Amino acid sequence: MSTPPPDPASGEPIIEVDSLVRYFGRQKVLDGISFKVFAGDTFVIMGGSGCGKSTLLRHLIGTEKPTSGSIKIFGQNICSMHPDEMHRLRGRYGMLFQSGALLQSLTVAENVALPLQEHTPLDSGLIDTVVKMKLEQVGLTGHGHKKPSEISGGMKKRAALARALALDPPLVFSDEPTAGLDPIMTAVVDELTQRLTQKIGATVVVVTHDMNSVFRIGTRIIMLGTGPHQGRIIASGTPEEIRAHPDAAVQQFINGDPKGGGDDCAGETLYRDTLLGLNGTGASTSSQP
Ligand SMILES: Nc1ncnc2c1ncn2[C@@H]1O[C@H](COP(=O)(O)OP(=O)(O)OP(=O)(O)O)[C@@H](O)[C@H]1O
Repeated sequence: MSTPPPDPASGEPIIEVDSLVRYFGRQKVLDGISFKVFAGDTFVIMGGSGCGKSTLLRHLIGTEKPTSGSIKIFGQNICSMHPDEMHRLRGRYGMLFQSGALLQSLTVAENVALPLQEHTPLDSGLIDTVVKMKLEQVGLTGHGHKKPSEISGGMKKRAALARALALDPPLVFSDEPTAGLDPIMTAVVDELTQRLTQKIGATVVVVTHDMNSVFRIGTRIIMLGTGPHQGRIIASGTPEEIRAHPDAAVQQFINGDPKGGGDDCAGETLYRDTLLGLNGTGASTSSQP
């Protein structure tokens, strides 16, 4: 069900990474990484534990600086950017991170309202309206008044998604968006992310080691190596190219999941469609497995 990747010839890259190297002390964690992400891509960064995925993502969002190499986002080199300029640029990112996604002291609705308060001149009435709309899109109507501690893991991920997409950002970064979720909720969050980012025409960069997610959502994929290939791209291409990749390490990684493929059974499909509001019952169902 993967979407055809955008045609790279159709425009300038949204992200351009060139010869990126990062040392932590004497450890070379990223070793000459180069790639381009084009508008409309869902660009997946995958690889084994410790290969440098999260480190690479932190460089892309500008919270860490490389030892050498360059990163251009929307044509601007973020490695030499002034912090104020970087802050402005971040207003154009949606960020969906596995840890600390929601502020525990705020309600779900207040969390979703945060980027709107920070980056728009909207008054509180309009913000409330946008927040309601965003919560409805992720199937959380009626849950806005709850604290994050009062909702399930899957609902938290959906609330974080609503917050990441509150400003309809053209670029979304996502670190392990489905970590800790069961396969059904993983499919729900993947599909919601796909549906909502496609609706606003966003380009997505996602770090994941969930193989079902990789092939469900990815339009282009890179895999980082470990051991002697630490922090280097050992495979890159479309989902089809990655599936057929001749490197044994790539095949071992993509086939290593003992749970196997991601086909839905009828019950799972029904449950997922209810959450997605695709079965005509609206998107407000919130029951969790
Ligand atoms: N701030 C840091 N200081 C020192 N070493 C670091 C730092 N951040 C990451 N590392 C090291 O860099 C390597 C890559 O870490 P990173 O978290 O990027 O890997 P990952 O691929 O995201 O792993 P996982 O899938 O387990 O989350 C690891 O050896 C880690 O210990």
